[in-house]
Amino acid sequence: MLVDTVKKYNAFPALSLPDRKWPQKSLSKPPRWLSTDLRDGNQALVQPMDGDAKLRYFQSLVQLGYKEIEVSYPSASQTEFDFTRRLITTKAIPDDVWIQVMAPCREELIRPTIEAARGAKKVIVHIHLSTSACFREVVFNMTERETIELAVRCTRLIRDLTKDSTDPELRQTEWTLEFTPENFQDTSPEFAVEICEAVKAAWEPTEENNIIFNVAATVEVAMPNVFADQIEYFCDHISEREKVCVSLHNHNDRGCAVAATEMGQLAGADRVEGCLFANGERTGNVDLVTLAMNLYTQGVDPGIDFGDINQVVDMVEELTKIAVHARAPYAGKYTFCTFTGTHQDAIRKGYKSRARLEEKLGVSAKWRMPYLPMDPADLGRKHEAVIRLNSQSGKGGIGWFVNDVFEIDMPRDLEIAFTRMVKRYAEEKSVEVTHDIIEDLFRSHYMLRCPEGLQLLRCTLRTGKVCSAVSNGVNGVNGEHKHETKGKALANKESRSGTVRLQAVIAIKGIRHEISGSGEDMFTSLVSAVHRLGFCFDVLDYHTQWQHSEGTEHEDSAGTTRRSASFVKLVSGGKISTSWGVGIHEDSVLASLHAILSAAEKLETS
Ligand SMILES: CC(=O)SCCNC(=O)CCNC(=O)[C@H](O)C(C)(C)COP(=O)(O)OP(=O)(O)OC[C@H]1O[C@@H](n2cnc3c(N)ncnc32)[C@H](O)[C@@H]1OP(=O)(O)O
Ligand SMILES: CC(C)C(=O)C(=O)O
Repeated sequence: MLVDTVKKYNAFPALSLPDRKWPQKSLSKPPRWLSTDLRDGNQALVQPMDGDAKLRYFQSLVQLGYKEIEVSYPSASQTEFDFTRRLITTKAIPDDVWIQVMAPCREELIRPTIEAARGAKKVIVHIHLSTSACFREVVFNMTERETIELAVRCTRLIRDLTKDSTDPELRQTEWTLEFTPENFQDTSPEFAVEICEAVKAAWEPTEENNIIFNVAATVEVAMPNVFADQIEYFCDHISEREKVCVSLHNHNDRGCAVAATEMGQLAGADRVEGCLFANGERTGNVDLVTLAMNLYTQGVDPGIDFGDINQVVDMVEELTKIAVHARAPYAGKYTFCTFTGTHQDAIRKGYKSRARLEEKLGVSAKWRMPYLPMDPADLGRKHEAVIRLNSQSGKGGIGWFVNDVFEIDMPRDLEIAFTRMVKRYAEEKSVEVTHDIIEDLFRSHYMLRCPEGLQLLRCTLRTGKVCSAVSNGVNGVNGEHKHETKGKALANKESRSGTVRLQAVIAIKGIRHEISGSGEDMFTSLVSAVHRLGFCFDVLDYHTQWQHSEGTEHEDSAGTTRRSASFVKLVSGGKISTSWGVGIHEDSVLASLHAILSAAEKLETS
């Protein structure tokens, strides 16, 4: 690279516009959109699309809500011409959709372009001509005067062939003209206005049917604020503004196409041309998805529906053979996804706080979420795509996965211990940690190796004076058993009312054990019973939770499943090692028993 870059490159001469108004404005409505995927996007592909592919793409664009679609450059190839005819003859164009066909300012190419559009209901004929000094001098060797004359000649020709035609079929079409002074950004603003005035006078637009001036950044050569000044200048100086639609067509050479297009709209432009996911020449056209979603997330309906963004990505990738970047705004595979611990923690807290707020309000709340500028669900993105785990993750994300798999919220201490283990695993194996891995690690470290091997055949719980034995009538526990199943609530109540005595018959791997114990609640009575089985430990921590999930097999009268989750932290008799145990069961006694035995088993083998 050069050190003295000024020897090769000049700074772009900015326009002096001291009274500019656009910085004070904001966007409160969508522009008129034109998709040029089937023209600018298509002409930039290694293998341009065939007729069938273009038809599928066209139908998707219509479905998304586009009302103006540049369908072809009919003079470019037979495929382009035939595709345009096919759309018209098969009546594939909805009545409210304008098709746009494009040609250079060459008479022999304009004629077939209009022939291709014959019979369509609404057609925009788009001609382009280079107006920038560089292009005029290097490519065309034409003066400004000669350039204006050519543009006017072509406009008159199009007028003769379309709205002034004597051919009754051609007269039935509603025709509009679009003229692109190319590259507008690099054209003197005075000359851009002058040539557009000449074209407008030749076409004679009306307030009902505007002429479109497509003031393109064919090649992006300056900052977005410079572009906005140019657009404001053009909008202020073009006459009969009410008969003119100012259209933007930004390429992304400096990576600023979205910003330039948004600022261009602030500066007065009415219409935007671009492609889905920024396909197009060189660095691409402006990305229509980003522009639409940028409006959406400011509370402005873009009029285009990206509610199933994955399907749009699949369609575009298949037909263009270009992958949408994994970090593309709104649409990338990783766009809403975080691997990072602190981000995951914030997002998890965000979702919890949102759920609490919505429960309180009884209606959907405004979106306010750390790290997620919009709700991925609005794009049809599932929450699973939000959090992914690797060695950079933390307890927020790992707790989220455990909740996905087991529908439990781990106590903080357990979450910290499990997170350490998962991170070590991810680092040692150099892998992404999937839901399956989380399930395996969690089960093998905290749950009974063979939970089906433990059965509660009978169980009676008695409190001091009152017998509180009640059957919960839940399937899945063999044998007759009578016991209260209100978890912590019962435990608290019982601890106030005196000693709880537990008598039960359990089977471990088919071998019957009669156990009994007493304590201040169900849990402590169970602990004392397990001690009598020969296990030696102390309880350091104990938590219990009820899960409710709808529509599964073990339903209560309200149609929801109730399962109890018990978390127990034990320390070995010699106070050497500790271990967590977790039990999840429809029966709260069994859940606690699973947790205690699982932790005790781990202590014995550690
Ligand atoms: C910025 C943009 O993307 S504009 C859209 C451009 N799209 C395309 O070019 C895709 C389709 N194009 C094609 O298929 C071909 O280029 C065609 C059919 C248009 C023309 O093909 P050819 O006649 O072989 O010409 P070629 O492709 O070399 O184009 C260059 C010629 O067109 C002229 N030309 C280029 N742009 C224009 C224009 N806007 N108006 C008039 N003439 C033009 C050039 O000056 C050159 O003329 P010359 O041969 O007298 O020197
Ligand atoms: C609108 C046309 C001329 C175009 O593709 C461009 O300027 O990039």
